[in-house]
Amino acid sequence: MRKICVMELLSAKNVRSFSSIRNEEAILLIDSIRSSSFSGEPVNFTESIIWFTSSMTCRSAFGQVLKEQDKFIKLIGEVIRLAGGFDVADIFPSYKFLHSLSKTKKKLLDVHHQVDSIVEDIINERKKNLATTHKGDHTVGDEDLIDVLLRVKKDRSLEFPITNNNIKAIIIDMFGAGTETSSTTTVWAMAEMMKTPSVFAKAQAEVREAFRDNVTFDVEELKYLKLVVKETLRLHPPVPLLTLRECMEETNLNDYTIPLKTKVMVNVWAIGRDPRYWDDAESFKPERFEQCSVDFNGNNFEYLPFGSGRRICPGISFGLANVYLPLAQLLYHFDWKLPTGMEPSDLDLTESAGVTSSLKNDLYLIATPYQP
Ligand code: HEM
Repeated sequence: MRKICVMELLSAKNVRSFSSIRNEEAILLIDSIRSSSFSGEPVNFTESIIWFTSSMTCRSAFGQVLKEQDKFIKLIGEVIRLAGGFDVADIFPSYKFLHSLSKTKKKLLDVHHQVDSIVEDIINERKKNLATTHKGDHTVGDEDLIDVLLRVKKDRSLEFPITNNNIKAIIIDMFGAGTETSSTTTVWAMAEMMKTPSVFAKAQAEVREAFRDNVTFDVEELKYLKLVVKETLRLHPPVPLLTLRECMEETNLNDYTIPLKTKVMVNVWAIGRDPRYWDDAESFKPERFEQCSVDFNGNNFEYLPFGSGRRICPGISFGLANVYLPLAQLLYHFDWKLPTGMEPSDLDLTESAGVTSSLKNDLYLIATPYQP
């Protein structure tokens, strides 16, 4: 399954092929912020970004604006919220009975059921369309997630044939894994820039200079903005604890014996702030990456926002594209201020608890449209 996701869905080619959807969604984002900005009241930046990322993922998955898109996005958000908190029974597996007592689990099952039936309808509708219009032979790379999965499902040479249930699980997993991580990163980047106005000014100047004469955005040119995102991921990795690993052999570490099959959690949040590897570790300084080859490919163990090894995130390109573009567009099209009376030092950067670590309180900012 992982191979299918990496090769078929999240390849650089597919990520590029989603760029027109990304641009359309960015225009909708700007229009919506522009109309809210006329009142002069702060806009809910967090909500706008969550909407952008969810719509982007939704359209990449289903290739169209879903009839029930609003309902679907809300339900998926609910699944993530309900599944996101630490479950005592996950950490102490012998307390499995806690699961059955949990009201959250019942609610989760109910929401899951609703999501399931929406996705089931989409799959059936798509199958019907493919059968009647003979669109079965799409060009690879021009397909959305459902097309790809239905094509792969037909492949009889697969070691493990995929079922409709697998397709539904992949779609729901992709949403869970891809949506909140990207929106969380975008919101943290903006919050950190508002807290450090010199960084904000430098990033905005770069964007405005790069696109002075252009109508289209090529975010590849934005070297400083990329450093801002890199630094954001150091201080605020959206997945602070990597997927559980299991010890494949007994190991000795700092005089502790780690037995075979021990479950190990890697805390990338703590590693990213460890003063043994980072100077002035708690400060937001994108420049630290200027002359430094540390990257998110999973080989630099002091910096692992996308994990490492065989479970490394397969959505790095897709995720980063969904962070760079809205940030660049929003820095270009608006001037941003904190709500009246608030100083950068008043900005509360408390993190939420849960599987992903987002800014606890929604970020509210005043946007003023920019006239070049
Ligand atoms: C800024 C954005 C993102 C960040 C920071 C991020 C981070 C991560 C991390 C830390 C892991 C665990 C890796 C490990 O344990 O070694 C992970 C796994 C995963 N991510 Fe992402 N992710 C992002 C975006 C995305 C996107 C956009 C998608 C897909 C649309 C995605 C799909 C996945 C999947 C499917 C896994 C599970 C891989 C496996 O278990 O083999 N991610 N991600």
